[in-house]
Amino acid sequence: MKQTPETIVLVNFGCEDIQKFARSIRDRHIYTMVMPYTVPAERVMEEKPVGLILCADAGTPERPGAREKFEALKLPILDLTSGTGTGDVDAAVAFCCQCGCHGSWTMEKFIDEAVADIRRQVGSAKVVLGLSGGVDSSVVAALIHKAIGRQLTCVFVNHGLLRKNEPELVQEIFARNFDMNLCYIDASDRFLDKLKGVADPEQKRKIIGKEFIEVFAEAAAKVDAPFLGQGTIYPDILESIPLDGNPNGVIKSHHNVGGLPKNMKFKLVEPVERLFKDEVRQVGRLLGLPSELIDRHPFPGPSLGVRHVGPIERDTLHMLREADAIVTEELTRAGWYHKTWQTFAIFVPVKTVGIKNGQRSYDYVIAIRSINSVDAVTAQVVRLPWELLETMMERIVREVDGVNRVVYDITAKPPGTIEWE
Ligand SMILES: Nc1ncnc2c1ncn2[C@@H]1O[C@H](COP(=O)(O)OP(=O)(O)OP(=O)(O)O)[C@@H](O)[C@H]1O
Repeated sequence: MKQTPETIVLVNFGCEDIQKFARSIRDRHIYTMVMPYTVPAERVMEEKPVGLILCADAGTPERPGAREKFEALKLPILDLTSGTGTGDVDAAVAFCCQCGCHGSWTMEKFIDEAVADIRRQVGSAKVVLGLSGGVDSSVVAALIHKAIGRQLTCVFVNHGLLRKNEPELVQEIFARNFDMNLCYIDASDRFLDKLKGVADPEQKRKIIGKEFIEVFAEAAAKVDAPFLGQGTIYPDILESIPLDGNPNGVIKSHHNVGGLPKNMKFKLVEPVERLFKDEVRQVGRLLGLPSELIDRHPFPGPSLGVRHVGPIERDTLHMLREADAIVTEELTRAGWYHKTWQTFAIFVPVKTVGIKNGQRSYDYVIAIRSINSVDAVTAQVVRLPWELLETMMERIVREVDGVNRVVYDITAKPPGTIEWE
């Protein structure tokens, strides 16, 4: 059983910012969970809460009969259903203190408890984990490693769509910081051969996903582990529960993060499933993961595959990888990396006429996209300094063979999406 500190359950009667609200209370070291108003009372009590906060935005329609079951629990209740605003955090914290919360929820304590839980769950068995080099799986790797050391094997698959120097970077960071079994599989040829000539974005994603499962399953079979580590985080779970949907789904149902098929018969180890993203980052920092891994921009699973429009060829993929590296390098040099949510290059399979080295050229286009967002649901275009964009453009056309034109994507989300595919 998970050991958690005093828990406050936020019951969602229709509050759009409930995750943010829960997060703000957690910032005061009080552990909160979010459940929809449809949750069965027994499910609430499983978490042994010391108090309930009922949340709703102003103007949310009444849910007749919905609150009685919470009142019947005889727990202290703070009613914010006439409108839960971020300004209510202080009131909520005062209420939590009255309920006996000591403000003892810290990431240090979380780590101690998670380590104990993993040891209890896994015993002397082996665990296999897909390591992508992204924040979530890296932090989970560090956490499981702290708990069970060499019983953990991480499998890092190079699908040929990784960023420049990524395979070296990930392996080097893990070798430097942890005495870990890390199995690196270079399957790039396998992926790129299958992707040859495929232009349809959905088809590309499917091929990458299917191939990933096969490569991962082959590697995992060699380890002979009954447990699979996954980087599921709390928003993954919360977002999979519709407010008026099946209440039994609370906590227990969530998407199969890596898209690994159920028939793989693994038992799951998901030590950060109750943490928000920035808490996951804090845990990573405390476990010694460097900022170059922890504070990275979000990166899609199919990686450069969804930033290369049209059929992926090795030479055009190389152009994208080089251009992407230049964009990141210049962004970092100018001090803008941490001021944007995501900034990246896209390969556009259109040839235009230009002049390169005094000669007529007929080469491809690279687009640059830079956006800010709080939740990836909507996004605003970042007005990067013109000089910075010019530096990126000059380097790309000079250093990347096959590219003679750079454009800046000024489309917000909506109507655009963050990625092009
Ligand atoms: N190249 C890879 N090699 C091994 N495992 C991978 C790879 N890419 C993805 N995975 C696994 O699949 C999971 C889901 O991938 P996805 O790209 O959706 O990342 P995520 O949930 O944002 O997590 P992360 O931050 O770790 O990338 C990852 O957490 C990881 O366990």
